[in-house]
Amino acid sequence: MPQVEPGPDIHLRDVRLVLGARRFEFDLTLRGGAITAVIGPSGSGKSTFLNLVAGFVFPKSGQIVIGHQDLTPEHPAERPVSLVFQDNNLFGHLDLFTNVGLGISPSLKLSKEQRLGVSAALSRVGLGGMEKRKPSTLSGGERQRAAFARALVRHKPVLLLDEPFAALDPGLRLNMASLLTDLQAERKNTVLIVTHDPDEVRRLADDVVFIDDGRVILQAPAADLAARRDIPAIASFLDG
Ligand SMILES: Nc1ncnc2c1ncn2[C@@H]1O[C@H](COP(=O)(O)OP(=O)(O)OP(=O)(O)O)[C@@H](O)[C@H]1O
Repeated sequence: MPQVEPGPDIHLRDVRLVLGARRFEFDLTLRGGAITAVIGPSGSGKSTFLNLVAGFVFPKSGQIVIGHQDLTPEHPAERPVSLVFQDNNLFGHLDLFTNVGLGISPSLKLSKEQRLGVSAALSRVGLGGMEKRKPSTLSGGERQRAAFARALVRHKPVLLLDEPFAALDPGLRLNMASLLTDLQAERKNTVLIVTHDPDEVRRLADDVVFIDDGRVILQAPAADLAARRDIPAIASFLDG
C-alpha cells in the first residue's frame, strides 16, 4: 500500500465562546492522523467543540488552525472537513446516488470516475446496488450508512462524526466501527468522534478528549482513560 500522508493536526488556540448562559474555553491540539474520541456528560459541549472545528459556530476570540492554516473565519465549505451527524440530513426526495453525489459536487456534475466513486462508497458501507432507493425506504441504520458514504466520497482529510452510530443496533455499530478503523488505516484522516459509549472508545479511539462544563478536563491516550477513575465525571462515563 502506498505511504499515505497523515491528516493535519487541529489546533484550538485559546478559543472562547458563549452560547446562551454557557461558556466554552478550549486550548489544545488534536493529533493529525489519529482517531480522537470526544466524550463527556450530556450538555458539556461536545457538539459545540465539533461545530467550532467544522465552522458552524465561530469563537468570540482565539483561533482554529487546521494544519498550518488559520481557518477561524472560514465557513464549513471552505474547511477541509467532512461531517456525519446523528441526524443524517439526507434529502428525502432524492435517491441515494444523488444524495451521496452531492457530497462531491452540489451541482452534481460528476465525472465518470466520480460516479464510480459514489457506487464504490455505497458498496463500502454495505449499500451496493441501492443507488435508486429513496431515504424513506431505508432503515435508520441504512440511512446513517448512506450519510457515511456521502462523507467518504469527499476525500477530506478531517472527518467529524457526532454520534454517528448511536441509532444503530449493536451488530451494526460493530460493523460501522470496523469500517471506520479500516478506512482510517487506509486514509490516515484526522477523525473526531463524539460518543457516549465507553466500548466504542476502546474499539476505535487512539486518543480521548474529555469535556466537562465547556472545558477539556482530560486529553490522553484512549488506553489511559480507565486509569482516571479518580475524576468523578470520568468514572461515571466509564460506568455508563
Ligand atoms: N445556540 C445555542 N444557544 C444557547 N445555548 C446553546 C446553544 N448551543 C448549545 N447550547 C448549550 O450549550 C451546552 C452544550 O451543548 P452541546 O450540544 O455542545 O453539548 P453536548 O455535550 O454535545 O451534549 P449531548 O451529549 O447532550 O449531545 C448545552 O447546555 C446547550 O444547551
